[in-house]
Amino acid sequence: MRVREIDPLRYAQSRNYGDGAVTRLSPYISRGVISTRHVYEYIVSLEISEAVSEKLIQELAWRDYWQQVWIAKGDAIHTHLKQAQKPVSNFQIPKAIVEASTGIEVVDTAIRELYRTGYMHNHMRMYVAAICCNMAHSHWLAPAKWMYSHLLDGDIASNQLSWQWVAGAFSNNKYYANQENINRFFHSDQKNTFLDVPYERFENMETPIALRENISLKVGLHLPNIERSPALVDQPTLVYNYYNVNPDWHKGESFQRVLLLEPSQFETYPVHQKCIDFMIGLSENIPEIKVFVGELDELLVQVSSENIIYKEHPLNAHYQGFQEPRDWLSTVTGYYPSFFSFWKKCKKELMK
Ligand SMILES: Cc1cc2nc3c(=O)[nH]c(=O)nc-3n(C[C@H](O)[C@H](O)[C@H](O)COP(=O)(O)OP(=O)(O)OC[C@H]3O[C@@H](n4cnc5c(N)ncnc54)[C@H](O)[C@@H]3O)c2cc1C
Repeated sequence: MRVREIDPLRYAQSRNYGDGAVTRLSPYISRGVISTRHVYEYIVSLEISEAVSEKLIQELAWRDYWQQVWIAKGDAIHTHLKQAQKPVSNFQIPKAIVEASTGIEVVDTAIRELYRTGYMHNHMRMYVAAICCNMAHSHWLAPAKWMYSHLLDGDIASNQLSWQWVAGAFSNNKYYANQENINRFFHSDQKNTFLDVPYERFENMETPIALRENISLKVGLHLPNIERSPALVDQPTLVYNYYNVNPDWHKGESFQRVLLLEPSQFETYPVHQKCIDFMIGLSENIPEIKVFVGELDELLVQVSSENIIYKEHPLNAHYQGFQEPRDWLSTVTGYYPSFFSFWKKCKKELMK
């Protein structure tokens, strides 16, 4: 399993590089297969020095941080949390981003790779977000939805809050990267692009010609039509969903197991077929799981709420039944206005 392949030392030295030793665990964490706590416990079991393990543990804390912000702020995360993004010229997405034709070679390659594999490196996500929001002046929400729809690790909190962070809507400054930075971290040597400028030029720069055309997001989603409405029994039932396909949840215990895919959720947060296929593939590790495509109300026609058991998650706020907690990295909860105030508290508990 991937967890045993992680190398905290190489991670700390190279995570910002396109070919760095990143873990690629996020698709499994986002789909609830493993928790940040599980990864943390593995790192602790390596008995390496804290100086070596801290970077990776800190990154795991970022995920918990965004989740805690989501829990605390609820739907407010879909608007700016600190200040409005400025300037905004459109609520679409640059055509050149969607078509992978920005002219920044490694960015275009990474977008094509995102379409093919459903993964994009963190630093590249920041470059793409900076191009959309801070150069093309697209409001962050539409391009965030575009990226989410392609990521196997799509996670509303990590996604939308990171986009806000880059756009200066959940941070004090916008994030910019120039060609020199991209060349350094992605081993390219491009020159004379619209990003080949000193940093002081960015603030008042006109939108480059390559980014002036914008388009609306289109996602053609097909939920599985197998077992759309399987016959269910009114008995204790574990309800799985897009954010929880954990094969170890009550493993070996006798429960009816249902993967609930609510069309309304995917209309609000559309994803591409490869993301559905990935999640369905993961769910196949859960013996006798039944896929139920429908709303919770339709499930409740067959299984009474007293028999429903589910895991806590902001997208499950409308669920009825018995809610079980998620595994967290630490016991630190609640809203912290900055990651580092949150991390300071986590660190006391995690790095003793
Ligand atoms: C614009 C933008 C959009 C993003 N959208 C998503 C998203 O939809 N889903 C998602 O899971 N992550 C998102 N991230 C965060 C981050 O890019 C990914 O978690 C990371 O790239 C996943 O790859 P990895 O597992 O190889 O990460 P590693 O670098 O190996 O990190 C290990 C784990 O730490 C956590 N982590 C690392 N960096 C971050 C971060 N910046 N924020 C939150 N958690 C982090 C993840 O759980 C990750 O699996 C986004 C970041 C940006 C800048």
